[in-house]
Amino acid sequence: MSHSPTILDGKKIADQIKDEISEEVKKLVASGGKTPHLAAILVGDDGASQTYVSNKIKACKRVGFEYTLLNFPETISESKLMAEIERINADDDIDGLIVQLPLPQHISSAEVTERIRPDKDVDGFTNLNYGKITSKNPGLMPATPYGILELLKRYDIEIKGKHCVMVGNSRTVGAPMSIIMSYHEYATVTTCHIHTQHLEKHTQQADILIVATGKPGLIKGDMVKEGAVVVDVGITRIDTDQNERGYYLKGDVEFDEVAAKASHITPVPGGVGPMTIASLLLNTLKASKKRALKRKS
Ligand SMILES: NC(=O)C1=CN([C@@H]2O[C@H](COP(=O)(O)OP(=O)(O)OC[C@H]3O[C@@H](n4cnc5c(N)ncnc54)[C@H](OP(=O)(O)O)[C@@H]3O)[C@@H](O)[C@H]2O)C=CC1
Ligand SMILES: Nc1nc(=O)c2c([nH]1)NC[C@@H]1CN(c3ccc(C(=O)N[C@@H](CCC(=O)O)C(=O)O)cc3)C=[N+]21
Repeated sequence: MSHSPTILDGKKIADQIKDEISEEVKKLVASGGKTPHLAAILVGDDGASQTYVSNKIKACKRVGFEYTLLNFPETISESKLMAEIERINADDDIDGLIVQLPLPQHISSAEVTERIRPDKDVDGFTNLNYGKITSKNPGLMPATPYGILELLKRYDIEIKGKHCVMVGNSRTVGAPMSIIMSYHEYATVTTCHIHTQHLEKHTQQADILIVATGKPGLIKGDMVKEGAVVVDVGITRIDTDQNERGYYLKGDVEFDEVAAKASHITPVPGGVGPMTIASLLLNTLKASKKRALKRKS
């Protein structure tokens, strides 16, 4: 039986969150507070990375944050990049720093990420913030998982006691998402990854199915239970000569087939992507307020 699911409109919810942040920034500044300031480092000229970073900068403008974009050539050395991070770490005006991933082969993403001051780590990628996920007083939460959770909450989707199946186990998305869903939200969680056998046996059990693999169209209609809530994190550019841009975007979920069974589903684009950016702004606001308090004390 085919029916229309509720579309989890990440673009719309992200716009609401941005409006809320704008209001707060206005009040903050009117009361003599400091304007939050985000810095972004982009290495190289990968088209998708440029788009994501420019979306982040646009979002900063929209909410009234200050921003600094540093774009370095592909050939920058690791030590030079580290020195730039140290410089931003020490810059008292800057509240948040993101280093867009992936980085070129000759640079260690793990070491670069770890060099960011944890109180400016608005991606939530450092070991300290990662560890604090399972703390009663979390630090800066990883942006994509935090954005997904906020999206589910704003659509009043019940998580407690539900079976959540996470497909993907990356450090930035899948692994922290699994932890948050079980530790904070009391879902019963199954994490699937490249070594999972009979993936469909697991996905078919999901009340909430979250997919972050970067494998376009991996999840087909017959892998999903009737009435499931489906969140598609994947975003891959597929070449085409059918449009001006020369590519279209495809998620990890075969949308039409899965939408015919799901109760709720995120689109690509317009789903998780904008929520990641909204979380980044929320983290930057939080970091900025915390730094302001520290300065006073
Ligand atoms: N919308 C947004 O805001 C964001 C979107 N993304 C997108 O989400 C996707 C995933 O990103 P990310 O987590 O960084 O990617 P990674 O490549 O780091 O991780 C992918 C994960 O999926 C697993 N995997 C790969 N293929 C399969 C398969 N066939 N079956 C089961 N598991 C599989 C991998 O296993 P193994 O570890 O063994 O390789 C790994 O755990 C990408 O398309 C990315 O562009 C990412 C971040 C934010
Ligand atoms: N340090 C770091 N932090 C990240 O948060 C980070 C990263 N590195 N590397 C790559 C992934 C990917 N990611 C996205 C952000 C926005 C959209 C986004 O805005 N998507 C739009 C469409 C974008 C388009 O048109 O291509 C949408 O889904 O509607 C997508 C993906 C953040 N990531």
